[in-house]
This record gives sequence, structure tokens and C-alpha cells, in this order.
Amino acid sequence: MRRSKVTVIGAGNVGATAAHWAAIEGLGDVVLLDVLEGIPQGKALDQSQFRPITGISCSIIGTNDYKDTADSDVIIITSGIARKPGMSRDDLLATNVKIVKEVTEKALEYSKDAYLVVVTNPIDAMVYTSYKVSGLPKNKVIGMAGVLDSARYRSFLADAIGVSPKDVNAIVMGIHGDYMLPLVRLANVCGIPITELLPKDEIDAIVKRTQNGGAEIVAHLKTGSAYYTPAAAAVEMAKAIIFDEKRVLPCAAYLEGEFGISGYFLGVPVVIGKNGVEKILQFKLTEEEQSLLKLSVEKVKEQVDSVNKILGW
Ligand SMILES: NC(=O)c1ccc[n+]([C@@H]2O[C@H](COP(=O)([O-])OP(=O)(O)OC[C@H]3O[C@@H](n4cnc5c(N)ncnc54)[C@H](O)[C@@H]3O)[C@@H](O)[C@H]2O)c1
Ligand SMILES: O=C(O)C[C@H](O)C(=O)O
Repeated sequence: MRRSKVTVIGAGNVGATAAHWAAIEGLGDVVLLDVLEGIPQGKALDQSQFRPITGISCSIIGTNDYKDTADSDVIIITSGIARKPGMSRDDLLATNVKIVKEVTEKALEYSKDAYLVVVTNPIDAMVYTSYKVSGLPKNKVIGMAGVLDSARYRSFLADAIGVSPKDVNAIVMGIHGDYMLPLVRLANVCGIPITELLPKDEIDAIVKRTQNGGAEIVAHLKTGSAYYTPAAAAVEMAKAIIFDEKRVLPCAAYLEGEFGISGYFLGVPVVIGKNGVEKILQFKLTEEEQSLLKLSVEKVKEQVDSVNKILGW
């Protein structure tokens, strides 16, 4: 028996926080990798020293060498630039597509059977890039965004209603961008529809705030974007794989006909376990929801066209 191994590529805000969180959650040995010399080593050394305080036995190492990532079970890809105020996630595409291609190739060289959880933005296009470059089956390459967007939606609803966020069930589907789809019809508190608990104008404002959730934080931070919840969201997905939890999490999954969409990654409810994306939970959308999801797909198509053009595919 060996411990599970999780590699986090990119030791910046999201990556370092994800490594920290993965260790706390007991996912296994953690490797933090970055191109910057000293940064992953220093951050991992610091994190490894909280083990006696928190009672964690796994190892946490930092490196610039992909050999140290060999035989990883799950690889979380966070390497790439983050946006600053005034930028859209699409503005990151031209730079990040090359980084994601490079790190996917290098990581796969040492961990041919790993599951990839892609975080780098614009996520729906970057997870497509990793999928194409890796040659892995579609169940092994998953994009993180829906867990984050849904956590934002659930938090805003909980605060407005005055209940614990734990008791709010809600899902955000579609693109990780302005056209994301926080579903109102299915959002509930312990089964009670939110439409029974909040007036329509308040719900509409929460939907808008969710769609703008990343930009709201960028506007505060000025030098980068959110990382605490994004890191926890990526680790929640990795944990579901490593512990075969069969969690139902909104993830960017490769669609082949589900919800009438084919050939793209998009946020949908996924059963996630030891085989990665084990099932996509399909359900009937209303005409309005379906047409909003179509807007997401059109936007993702534009991003994927840019990726194909840049990489000559
Ligand atoms: N999917 C989501 O919901 C979501 C949420 C938050 C952030 N993000 C995205 O995640 C990415 C990282 O965000 P961050 O805040 O951690 O940024 P950051 O700038 O703090 O960290 C990025 C790290 O990537 C490293 N890096 C760059 N090129 C590399 C390469 N070729 N190999 C290895 N490492 C490399 C950098 O050195 C840096 O340490 C951004 O693209 C951001 O937009 C996505
Ligand atoms: O907003 C960003 O650029 C980062 C991330 O996608 C987020 O939603 O927080």
C-alpha cells in the first residue's frame, strides 16, 4: 500500500493554498511545483512544518523538477497568469494556453495515469487544452469552476436568508464567465425553494453578484484574483477522486451529447469518484435555461477556436 500523491502545479496564490488544503484534508503526499526557483521549496518547507501542530503525517515538498511529481494520482494545474482589474478571463488565454500545454506535457511524462483537475483561466478552454494535449480519456480531465461559483451562490443566498450555508443547495452551470447560469428554479434551503424565502429582486441581485463574483474580488485585491475558495474547490474535487466519494459536484466536463452539447467542456453536475467523471447527471432544463446554456456554449466555442488557432490544431 502506498499513500496517494497529489501534485499541484503553480505555487502561486491558488496553488500554494491548494497544497496546504490538500495536506490538511489528508489527501496524501503533496508536491508543489513551479518554474520559479525557491518559491515552491520555501512554501512547501513552511507548510511541512505545520505537520506536528496539525497531526499530519504526509510529506509536502516543493520542486522545479517534474521527476519529483512521478506517479501522482491527481495533478491540480494552477500555473498561469491571473487577471487584474479591467481584465476579463479571456484576456489570459493567449498566455495561459502555452503554459497549460507545457505543464500538461511535462507532468504526463511522469504520471501517465493521473487525473487532471485544471484551474487555470479561462477554465473552459484550458481544460480543453489539457484534455487534447494529454490524450487522456474524458473522465480523467476535469475543470474546476462550478464548485467555486456554486459556493459563491450558496454563500450569498445563505447570508440573505439568514441560514447556514451548509443548508443551501444550489448549482451554477455553464461557462465560468459572465454567461454562467446560477439556477434559481432548483436552489433551495433544506428542500424549500428560495423563491418562497426571498423576493424576486433580491434573487436577481444575487444571481448577478454570483456571475460577477470573481471580478468583485479582483476589484478589491487589485493585484490578482481569488484563491482561498478556488483552492478549496479544487481540493474538494481531488478528494472526491482519491476517496471515491461519488460526490455530485458541478464541474467542467467534456460533453458528448449531454444537455444537447458536444465537443466542449462546460459546467454540469458530475458524479465524481475513483474514476473521475463517473457520470454526468442530466435533467430537463426549461426553455429559458436551455437558451442561456446555449449562450455559454457559444462563448466557449469562441475560446476553443482561439486555442485551436494559437496551437495550430
Ligand atoms: N477556475 C477557477 O475558478 C479559478 C479560480 C481562481 C483562479 N483561477 C486561475 O488560476 C490561475 C492561477 O491563479 P493564481 O492566483 O494562483 O496566480 P499566481 O500568479 O499567484 O500563481 C501562478 C503561478 O504559476 C506559475 N507558473 C507560471 N508559468 C508556469 C509554468 N510554465 N510552469 C509552472 N508554473 C508556472 C507562476 O510562477 C506562479 O507562481 C490563474 O489563471 C487564475 O485566473 C481560476
Ligand atoms: O475572477 C478570476 O479571474 C479568478 C476566478 O476565475 C474567480 O472566479 O475567482
